[in-house]
This record gives sequence, C-alpha cells and structure tokens, in this order.
Amino acid sequence: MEERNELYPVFLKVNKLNILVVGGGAVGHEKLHFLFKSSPNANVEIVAKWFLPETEELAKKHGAKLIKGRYRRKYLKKKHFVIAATNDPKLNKRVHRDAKKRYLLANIADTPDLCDFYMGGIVNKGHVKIAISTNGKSPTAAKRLRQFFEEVIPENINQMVENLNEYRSTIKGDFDEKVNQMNKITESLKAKKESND
Ligand SMILES: C[C@@]1(CC(=O)O)C2=NC(=C\c3[nH]c(c(CCC(=O)O)c3CC(=O)O)Cc3[nH]c(c(CC(=O)O)c3CCC(=O)O)/C=C3\N/C(=C\2)[C@@H](CCC(=O)O)[C@]3(C)CC(=O)O)/[C@H]1CCC(=O)O
Ligand SMILES: NC(=O)c1ccc[n+]([C@@H]2O[C@H](COP(=O)([O-])OP(=O)(O)OC[C@H]3O[C@@H](n4cnc5c(N)ncnc54)[C@H](O)[C@@H]3O)[C@@H](O)[C@H]2O)c1
Repeated sequence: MEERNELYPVFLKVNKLNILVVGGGAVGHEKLHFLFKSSPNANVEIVAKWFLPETEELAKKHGAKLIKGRYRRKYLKKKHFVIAATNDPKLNKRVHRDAKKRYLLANIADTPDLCDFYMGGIVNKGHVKIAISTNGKSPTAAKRLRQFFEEVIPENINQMVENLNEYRSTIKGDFDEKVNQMNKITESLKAKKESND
C-alpha cells in the first residue's frame, strides 16, 4: 500500500518562540539561512564549538545569540524547539533524547526518523507563504518545487490579498454574509472545473 503523508503543516510565529540551534557548520548555516530568509525576527540561540564566519555574520544581522562551546542540556531551558546540525551523530541523538524528555519538538538535520517536524521549502510573496514538503523523501524535489512556484506565482498576488482584506472590511452584514460576498467576488479565480472545495 502507498505510504501516507501524515504531516500537518502549521505556520509558526517564530518571532514569539525560542529556538535553539546546535551546530554552526555548513548544515547549521543552511538551516539558519532559510529560517531567517523567511522569518528575519526569529528568536534564535546557537551553540557550537566553532562557527563559520558567514554564520557569525548572519547571527549578528538577525540578533541571534551565539554561544561558543559544547552543547549542554541546560541550553534547552525555555526553548520551544531545537534544531540539531552537528557533525557528531551521537550528539545529535543526545539532543533529540534531551528534547523528548522535555516534550520539546526536535529537528535533527539529515535524520528524518528523529524529526518531529521538517523544515520545508518556502515560497514567499508578501503575505502569501507556501510551505513545501516531500514527507522527508526528497529535499531536492522540495527545492525545485519552491523554485517553480517562485517563478509562476505572480508578484502582485500580495496586492490581491491586500485588496480583498480591505474590501472585506467594507462589507456590511453578519459573518455568513461576508463569506458569501467574499466567495462571490473571487469566483473567477477558481479553475473552471466542478469542485466542492
Ligand atoms: C527543504 C529544505 C529546507 C531546509 O533545509 O531548511 C530541506 N532540505 C533542503 C535542501 C537539501 N538538503 C539536502 C540536499 C542534498 C540532496 C540529497 O543529498 O539528496 C538538499 C538539496 C540541495 O541543497 O540542493 C541534504 C539532505 N537533507 C535531508 C537529508 C536526509 C534524507 O533525505 O534522508 C539529506 C541527505 C543527506 C545525505 O544523504 O548525506 C533531510 C531533510 N531536509 C529537509 C529540508 C527535510 C525534508 C523536507 C521535505 O519534507 O521535503 C529533512 C527531512 C529534515 C530537515 O532538515 O528538516 C532545503 C531546501 C530549501 C530550498 O532550497 O528551498
Ligand atoms: N555539509 C553538507 O553539505 C552535508 C550534506 C549532507 C549531510 N551532512 C551531514 O550533516 C551533519 C553536519 O554537517 P556539517 O557539514 O554542518 O558539519 P560541519 O563540520 O561543517 O559542522 C559541524 C558543527 O557541529 C559543531 N559541533 C560538533 N560537536 C559539537 C558539540 N559537542 N557541541 C556543540 N557543537 C558541536 C561544530 O562546532 C560545527 O559548528 C553531518 O552529520 C554531515 O555528515 C552534511
């Protein structure tokens, strides 16, 4: 039987959450790069024995705290989730174990079995954000899909969202009336086939 995709996407307000990243090498940097690209005000603390110069720069730019040293359990205190990306698989597993004891969510780079969530490919056009995951099966496909959607989704999609938001505030009537009106004026955006969505 075909394996089901059980992932449930959510959009986290990472500027209000505390994140720990363990590891400041190539993979740690990539995780941080995509995190800050999407969420420049994410609250992040990074612990690593050493950091790439570009990671130090990125951390400075986004006000992330760097801790130079070995990972310690205490760094999980007051964190909502943790991303481990060191070159020591045993340490990555330990971070996962420590996180589980505290009911924290963990993402262990390159180890889908130890991930409570995946970092996806992200398409961002103003207020519109699309997250892409292949259920951990092909990060390369996630990247290519991200590039495809970046290309085909028009830049002015944000204008449409802003306009609809403004229009909604002008509609009189109760909630049902607003829903009806909003559906009516956006009817033409739907593909022309019959659908119950
Ligand atoms: C989307 C993206 C976001 C991000 O990193 O933030 C992301 N990986 C990206 C790129 C990328 N990563 C790797 C390659 C080389 C390709 C290759 O080697 O096959 C490329 C492509 C490239 O760089 O061209 C290496 C790699 N990554 C993982 C494994 C292990 C495995 O697959 O088993 C291996 C193999 C290691 C090895 O074999 O040594 C695992 C994960 N990578 C994920 C996310 C999660 C699943 C997402 C999903 O559900 O689709 C998951 C499970 C865990 C996680 O990290 O959350 C980002 C694209 C961002 C963008 O461009 O938009
Ligand atoms: N670089 C890649 O493109 C790539 C691709 C696929 C998989 N991987 C895998 O991903 C993992 C990370 O790779 P990388 O290239 O980022 O490694 P890296 O050597 O560039 O960085 C490792 C980081 O882990 C930190 N670290 C190690 N021990 C630590 C400890 N006890 N406490 C705190 N920090 C510690 C180091 O200080 C460093 O910042 C490895 O398991 C690697 O096999 C890497």
